[in-house]
Amino acid sequence: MVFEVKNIRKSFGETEVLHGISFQVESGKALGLLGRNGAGKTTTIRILMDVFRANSGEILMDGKPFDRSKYQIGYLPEERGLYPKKTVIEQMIYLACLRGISKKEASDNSKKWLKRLEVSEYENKKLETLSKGNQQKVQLASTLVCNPEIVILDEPFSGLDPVNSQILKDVVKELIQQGKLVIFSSHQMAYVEDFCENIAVINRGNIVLNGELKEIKKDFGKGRVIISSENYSLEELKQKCESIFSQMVIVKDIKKDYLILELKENYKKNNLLEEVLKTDIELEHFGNYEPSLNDIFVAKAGE
Ligand SMILES: Nc1ncnc2c1ncn2[C@@H]1O[C@H](COP(=O)(O)OP(=O)(O)OP(=O)(O)O)[C@@H](O)[C@H]1O
Repeated sequence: MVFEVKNIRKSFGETEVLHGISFQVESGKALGLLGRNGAGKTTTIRILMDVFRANSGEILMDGKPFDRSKYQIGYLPEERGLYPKKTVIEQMIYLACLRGISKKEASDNSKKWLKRLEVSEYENKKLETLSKGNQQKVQLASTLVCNPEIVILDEPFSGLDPVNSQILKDVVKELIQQGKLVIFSSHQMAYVEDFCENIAVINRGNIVLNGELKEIKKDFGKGRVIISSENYSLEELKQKCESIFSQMVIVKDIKKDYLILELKENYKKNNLLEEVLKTDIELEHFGNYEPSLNDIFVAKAGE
């Protein structure tokens, strides 16, 4: 399945908040939908879920208008919405039945997911008596109880401790391996790097970056090298680079363990290395700069 969002625009009153959002997601792959607070992620997801309509644009599945009634969609909204006074199992079965699953299957699936997420012991407890993290796991189990082909997760890791985050990480990886189409919105870049082959970054209602994460990283790191030395601090090394190699490079950033240098036009990594080796700098690190998603995000969305 190929799911396509094409040129979506959305206004609230006079104010347009989405100015033509486009991206694509395939089965068996996850798309990381990223953006700063207020960028437009939740609004985009709500349009996909038909919570409200876009003013213009198209949503397509395999090239045809997307008919939500034909697909099981598991949506974990940012604002959680379960029934505090009902028991865990009662509401899971109820929600699954609402989505067209038989009572028997709903019960079996609920038990399966509660077990997988290690919250079986709370099956017959009222939701309000569970801790925040365990409520979050029940919400996730409820999202998956209908065997969805499309899974949309908005900040699924919020409130989870590291052990529970690992359980959830494994579950999301399994969903992707099983060929589900996953849209994953999060501010936690490490998770996005872990799961998502593709990303779409929204900034103030516009897509500012979209494509394969591997390619985006390669492109962003192009022409940049990292360097650190055994015998100079990073600050001293920065000054050296700016005085000795200023024709070849610009110092772009000082990280915790190394400097990031940008090579000027016509210079290659090896040219720089030759010059460095002529000095008294004893190299510790020297190599291609591999940017983290965090670095890319800050550069693209952090103006
Ligand atoms: N129902 C609404 N009425 C008016 N404005 C809205 C409504 N919903 C969202 N907005 C506005 O649309 C813009 C995008 O909001 P949205 O919730 O989609 O951002 P987000 O990227 O999900 O942010 P966050 O990461 O903080 O959850 C914001 O300026 C917000 O104030």
